[in-house]
Amino acid sequence: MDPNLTAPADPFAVQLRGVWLRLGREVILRGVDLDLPAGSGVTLLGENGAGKTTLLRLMAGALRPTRGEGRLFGYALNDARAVRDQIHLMPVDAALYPDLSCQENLEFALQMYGYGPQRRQEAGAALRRVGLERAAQRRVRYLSAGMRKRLALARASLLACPLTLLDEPFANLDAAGRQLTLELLGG
Ligand SMILES: Nc1ncnc2c1ncn2[C@@H]1O[C@H](COP(=O)(O)OP(=O)(O)OP(=O)(O)O)[C@@H](O)[C@H]1O
Repeated sequence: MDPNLTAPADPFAVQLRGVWLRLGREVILRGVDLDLPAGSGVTLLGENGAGKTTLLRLMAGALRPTRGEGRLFGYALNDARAVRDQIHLMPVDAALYPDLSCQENLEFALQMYGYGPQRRQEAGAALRRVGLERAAQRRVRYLSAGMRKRLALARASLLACPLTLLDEPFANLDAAGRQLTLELLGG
């Protein structure tokens, strides 16, 4: 382990050192160094195909660096349990279950993060916050793209993980939805 990386429980949400990533024949990330202080909000900008989604997936533990190393709140990035406990990644397609209702999607997410039935009652309030109370029992497959994004935001705010990664958080949202995103996730 690189001694320049600080010890567990340090104030950095993410630290990357010399991270390279190859996917197939293509090298997508070339020597990325990154320090993201805990509690900060950071926007990643870059042209199409630059590697933003890939970098988010790497930080969420879904991809392993080909070379280099990273830490998440001081834990090694390849510590699957730490990553699971600390991170929520909202991917660009929202990753919802189409045959579950809005309410069921939120309850299931809470269950997956180990919350008991008491916490699950908060799903209704979260749906109200994003304007989906009337669609609570509707299956996700019948929602519009913007409604899906709102549901994914409700899930992210409900889980309130130490690190929330949002891929294209404003896509498909109207002006009120974009404002809501900033309010819910502290942008
Ligand atoms: N599973 C994969 N296998 C091979 N190459 C991939 C894979 N996923 C992404 N890539 C390639 O990695 C590069 C970066 O893709 P990525 O989705 O990270 O870009 P991005 O910055 O998020 O782009 P956009 O702004 O268009 O969403 C692209 O050249 C893409 O073709």
